[in-house]
Amino acid sequence: MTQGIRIALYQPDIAGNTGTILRMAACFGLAVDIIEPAGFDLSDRNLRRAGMDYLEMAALKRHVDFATFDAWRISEGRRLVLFTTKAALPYTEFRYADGDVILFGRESAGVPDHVHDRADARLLIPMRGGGRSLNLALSAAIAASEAMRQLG
Ligand SMILES: C[S@@+](CC[C@H](N)C(=O)[O-])C[C@H]1O[C@@H](n2cnc3c(N)ncnc32)[C@H](O)[C@@H]1O
Repeated sequence: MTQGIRIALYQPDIAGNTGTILRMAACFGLAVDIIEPAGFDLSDRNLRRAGMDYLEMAALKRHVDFATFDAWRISEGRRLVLFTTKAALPYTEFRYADGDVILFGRESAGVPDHVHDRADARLLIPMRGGGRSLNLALSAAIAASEAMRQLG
């Protein structure tokens, strides 16, 4: 039986990004983990605008904090794959596996060091044009596409 890959968001603070990711995840059949506290609540107007009726289709699990999320993830036997601008390994050179949880940092600050240290892998989306980082929802779409391409 397959577990499926999941998208996890660490303390997201822009509702529209989370709505966009929930819509994508619903369309692709992926589950989403939100690690609280988020900077908005699920009734947020911008979340609803970006997620539309796809929010009702989304397989969403909320975790009260990172420690709770991490304990749950380990109990499920899932690897933690962090996307971060601080990584060296390009995301296309990593072998994704069924059950992987693909984690993204918050828009304002990424993830703290203790979360970075918990990851089984840390991956970079190379940006040859420069710039500090990509938008969170775009990063999640790029990552999900590659993981799904590999896993079929
Ligand atoms: C807007 S970025 C966060 C920027 C934040 N100032 C930082 O230093 O991490 C939000 C999240 O998108 C993902 N991300 C954005 N650009 C990325 C890249 N080039 N490679 C890997 N992950 C990226 C990371 O998960 C990041 O934490």
